Amino acid sequence: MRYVSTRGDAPVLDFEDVLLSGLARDGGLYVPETWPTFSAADFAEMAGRPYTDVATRVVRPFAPSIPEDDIASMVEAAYGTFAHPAVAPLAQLDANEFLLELFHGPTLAFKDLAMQLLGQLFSHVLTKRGEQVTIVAATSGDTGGAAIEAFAGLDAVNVVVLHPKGRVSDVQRRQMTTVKAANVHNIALDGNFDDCQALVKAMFNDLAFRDRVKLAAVNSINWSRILAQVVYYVTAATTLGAPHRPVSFSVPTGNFGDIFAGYVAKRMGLPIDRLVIATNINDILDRTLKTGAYTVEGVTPTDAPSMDIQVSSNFERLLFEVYGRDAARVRAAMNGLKQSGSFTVEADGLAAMREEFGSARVSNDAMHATMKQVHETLGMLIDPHTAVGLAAARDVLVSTGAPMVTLSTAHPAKFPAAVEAATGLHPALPPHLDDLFDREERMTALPNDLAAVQAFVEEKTRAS
Ligand SMILES: Cc1ncc(COP(=O)(O)O)c(C=O)c1O
Ligand SMILES: N[C@@H](CCOP(=O)(O)O)C(=O)O
Repeated sequence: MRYVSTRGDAPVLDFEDVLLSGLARDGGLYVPETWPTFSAADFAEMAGRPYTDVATRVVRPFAPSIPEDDIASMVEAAYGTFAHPAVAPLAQLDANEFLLELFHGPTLAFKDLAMQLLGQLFSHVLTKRGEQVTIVAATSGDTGGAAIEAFAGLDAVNVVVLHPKGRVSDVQRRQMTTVKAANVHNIALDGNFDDCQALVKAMFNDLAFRDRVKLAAVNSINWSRILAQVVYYVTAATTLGAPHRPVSFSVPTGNFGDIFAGYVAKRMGLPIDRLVIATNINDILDRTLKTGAYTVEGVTPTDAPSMDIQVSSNFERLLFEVYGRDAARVRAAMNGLKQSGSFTVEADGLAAMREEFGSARVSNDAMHATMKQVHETLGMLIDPHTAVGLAAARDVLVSTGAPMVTLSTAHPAKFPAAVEAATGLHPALPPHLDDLFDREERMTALPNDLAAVQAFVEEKTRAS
């Protein structure tokens, strides 16, 4: 299995190099040269199997250089610490309405499902090669905590996380800034998530810097993040009757990584009916699907802060697919984005997207009303991001009769203020985070300035 860049002008790599390289050297994103597929019989075999077995089967064709036994051990180590034995259990809300609970990992968000495995994969490959890397990650709240949890204390890795100052919840910030490991460094950036992500990409595009600090990524620009997220689409769909009946998913969306993993699962043969892009009022993806115009507007802070994103990285991977893998068309779109903050998805691409995806924009009021309704009718607390997904699922009525699974991407206790405002209840943190608010914080405030951030990263890299 080899990997190619969406912009067509970077070296073709194998899995292990893709794992360590993050953004392609031409600024594009890596995708597999072809999509491996599973047959209906394969999916039938996976139904009801432990999460770890399914993960091993899904990862294997994408990483042929890693022996199956090693993948299996890494998968066991990655998911062994999850608080629920099913790892990603389903909760039924109504006859055809389900939540896929992706918050049973150590940092209480879906990012743990991928990041715990990435921690294992990085360790495996870096140990084999005797190499070290510097991970620089941008976060709107959850990726950073999950990355720090997965990589803290690893000798071969330095981790620098940029979060937008004042724009993540107190729980999210403390999950990052109270970790004492010497290889963990937090930057509170004077800007929004898009600024943090733009700085990370600029560091990758500065090839001399990138090589000097041995830059690596664990945001969803890294292909292996997407790969690990494919697994729960398979476990959920096969639990609900796939391959014998199709299933739909509604996905609270920001950087388009999670929902792109659903698209990959479908390309691998999983019978997915509709994929619903659920956005909050930072609705660039909903607008794009409706109008074809991908136009970046300002980011507005909401009570679902992890989705306060406008420049949605993985949309580039989808463009590559719907344009028939024509890298020149992707390059033209991305140049438009860089020069004018906008591009238009051409008619054939838009039609192909609409074949697979529905979308909805969920207001702050609708998000709160959904948290309240779920609590009142089912006695359940859901987090604001999950509420966006659920409201969108209900908005994009799918008449095919396929079960609709909303991805429940975070634990309500990560966003206590919003949950309490909607339901009157203060969600408690689980015991391992009981003393989170007593721990000492450590972070460095920096301006939105590439040179300042690069200097910080170099200093931390030299010191390690
Ligand atoms: C809780 C939560 N829900 C949804 C999302 C959106 O996921 P994606 O960026 O993969 O679209 C994020 C962040 O990415 C998140 O942290
Ligand atoms: N919502 C994310 C933003 C980064 O997304 P990623 O999937 O590209 O890592 C976060 O919580 O940090």
